[in-house]
Amino acid sequence: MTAPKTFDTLFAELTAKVAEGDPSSSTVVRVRAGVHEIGKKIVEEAAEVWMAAEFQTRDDAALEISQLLYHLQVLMLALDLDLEDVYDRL
Ligand SMILES: N=c1c2ncn([C@@H]3O[C@H](COP(=O)(O)OP(=O)(O)OP(=O)(O)O)[C@@H](O)[C@H]3O)c2ncn1[C@@H]1O[C@H](COP(=O)(O)O)[C@@H](O)[C@H]1O
Repeated sequence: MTAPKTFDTLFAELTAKVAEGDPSSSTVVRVRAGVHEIGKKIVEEAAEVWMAAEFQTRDDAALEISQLLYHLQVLMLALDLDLEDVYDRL
């Protein structure tokens, strides 16, 4: 049975994909597109979180939150930030 994905295991998976530079990985494409494109995606996903929370179901909100967390990780990778850089500030 596959272990459930967590914020940390997703970040490890994405870090490895970026290190490999696999062009079939959407994450690699997003990181290569740069901070400006990633930033726009984060704003879009944040708006979708808000709309889902206010007007849709809890399940919809959970999905949008998961997508926002993913795109935040993409930005961390583009900035070469690791989990400790962020966790140190929690
Ligand atoms: N968790 C995610 C994840 N969450 C969100 N997304 C992407 O973000 C998009 C958000 O959905 P939208 O509703 O905004 O769709 P959209 O408007 O078509 O988005 P765009 O693709 O046009 O930006 C999704 O279509 C995915 O492309 C994700 N892409 C990948 N992952 C995970 O990342 C890992 C590596 O994925 P690859 O790099 O694709 O191999 C795998 O475990 C994936 O499950």
